[in-house]
Amino acid sequence: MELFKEFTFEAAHRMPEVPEGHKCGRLHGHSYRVTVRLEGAVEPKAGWVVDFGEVKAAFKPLEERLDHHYLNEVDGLSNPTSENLAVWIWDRLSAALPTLSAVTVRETCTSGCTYRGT
Ligand SMILES: Nc1nc2c(c(=O)[nH]1)N=C([C@H](O)[C@H](O)COP(=O)(O)OP(=O)(O)OP(=O)(O)O)CN2
Ligand SMILES: [Zn+2]
Repeated sequence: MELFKEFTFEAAHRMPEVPEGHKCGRLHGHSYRVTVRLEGAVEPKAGWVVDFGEVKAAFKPLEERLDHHYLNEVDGLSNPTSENLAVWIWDRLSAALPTLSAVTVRETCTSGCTYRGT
């Protein structure tokens, strides 16, 4: 069984590595959407894989570091692409959520990426 929990946060960023004149080199912001997926067997007594509340609690400290922050200044996010942000989130969630199977980051309605640990 796979379950998911969605989170949103607002943040600013700029892309430091894009060519001169690229629109993403300028400071701008997104309403980010993050989907955290976990895979595992349904525990018969509880009737669930993991309590959604446990997923929420594990994400909370990350949300505090990301929401309404300038991502380029967050430790480990000097180049805050969706890809780097998905890996950053995975690296900080996987210890607390050992059945983590995917982290999806959406920057806009039409753009995002999914990281599955490789
Ligand atoms: N592979 C990646 N490409 C881009 C990233 C990224 O993180 N990974 N990021 C950006 C910018 O942050 C940009 O704000 C979002 O990109 P884009 O989809 O081009 O944004 P638009 O609002 O212009 O999208 P449309 O829906 O096409 O109008 C750029 N590239
Ligand atoms: Zn952007």
